[in-house]
Amino acid sequence: MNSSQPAQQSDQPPVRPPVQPIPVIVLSGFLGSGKTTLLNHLLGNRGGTRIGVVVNDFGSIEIDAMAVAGQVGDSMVSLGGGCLCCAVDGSELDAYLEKLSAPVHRIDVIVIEASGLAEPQEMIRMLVASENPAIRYGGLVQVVDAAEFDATRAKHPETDRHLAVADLVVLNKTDRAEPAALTRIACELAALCPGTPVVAADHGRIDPELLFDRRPWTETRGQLSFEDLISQARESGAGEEDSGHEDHTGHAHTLYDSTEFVSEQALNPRRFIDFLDRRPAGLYRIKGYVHFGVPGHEERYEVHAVGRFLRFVPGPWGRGEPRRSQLVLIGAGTDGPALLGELEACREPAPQHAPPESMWGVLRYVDRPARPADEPEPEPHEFVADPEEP
Ligand SMILES: Nc1nc2c(ncn2[C@@H]2O[C@H](COP(=O)(O)OP(=O)(O)OP(=O)(O)O)[C@@H](O)[C@H]2O)c(=O)[nH]1
Repeated sequence: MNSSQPAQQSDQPPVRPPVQPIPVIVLSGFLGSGKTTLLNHLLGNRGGTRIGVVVNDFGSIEIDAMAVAGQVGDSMVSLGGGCLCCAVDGSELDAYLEKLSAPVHRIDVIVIEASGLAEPQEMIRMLVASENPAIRYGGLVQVVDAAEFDATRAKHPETDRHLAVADLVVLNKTDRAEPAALTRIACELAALCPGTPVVAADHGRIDPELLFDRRPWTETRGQLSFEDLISQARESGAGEEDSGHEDHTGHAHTLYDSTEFVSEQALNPRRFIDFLDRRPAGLYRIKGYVHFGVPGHEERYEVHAVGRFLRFVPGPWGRGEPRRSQLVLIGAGTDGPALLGELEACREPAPQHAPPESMWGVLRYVDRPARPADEPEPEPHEFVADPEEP
């Protein structure tokens, strides 16, 4: 990508939203724990979200079910509705991430299914150190086989190390374990990865919203608007079905509560970080925008949390966009009014007097600034319609 290219000459330059790096989520877990099953579930329930997938082989991905649209090239497959899938070994990962993150594909999120024997720390290190400005590390999801938990830990002590760096743990195969065993495992997980949310599932059926924002099927391009986030949260919170394209049988939507918070006033960065640091383990996902209004930091801060993983992405406000904070909080068993009360307490009536160092806590979680909307595009065809789009 070359951001120093001159802008294309045009009388009426199109208004473009800021381009944000694509989150890359690592899906890890011991052999047979259910990673591919979970990935298939995500692919089948992604709404209009465009998912880039990196797997070790295509064997177990339900490519047929996804209606393959055609080969994109090399070992990449374009799946109907906007998924891309590629099969790689470790050494090729960088190259494939570069391909998947090419603007022409308009991918919203990339999921890497790590091999059952992979060290997720290595992958995280590689992603964090990546010089590809189009991607950012988006968190580690560790899949645990409830039926094999003890045996796996006994044979593979490294499992504990993997759990310690997880942002979200999926306790899978709950259908194969007794309730008492599940309770004991949940306690052991709480000790192994304190504060990390643990989501119970069978056949990997978790709410995809825990990992990424699901676009409505009708939306095929552009950035996800906050209205979309709100409407998606409403859909999942109310357990309503989407447009009929998806089979929601057995989905976990109804298990999750969603809480919306809007503030016309700025939020105090220290109090907000304190709120995030203390967020309950059942609060799996937070997304939205925050206005801090601290001198020198008046940008819009997109906030993105998956489990314990937290990222802020600063970017410009849209023209005429009101300076306000808007958040959607999704969790299980969370106390909505209490969360709202805590967020109310983060309001800051005089942000202009806040010292710049009050932003340090936030800046710890900033990867890199988003490219401003008025900077030249890296590629001329970024928003060209996809001929494969239905
Ligand atoms: N009973 C039960 N079986 C499951 C569940 N999840 C996955 N399985 C089965 O477990 C087996 C392994 O699942 P995969 O999704 O292939 O596991 P994986 O982690 O991708 O496996 P590797 O790629 O070998 O590491 C398959 O036969 C799945 O159908 C579950 O929740 N309950």
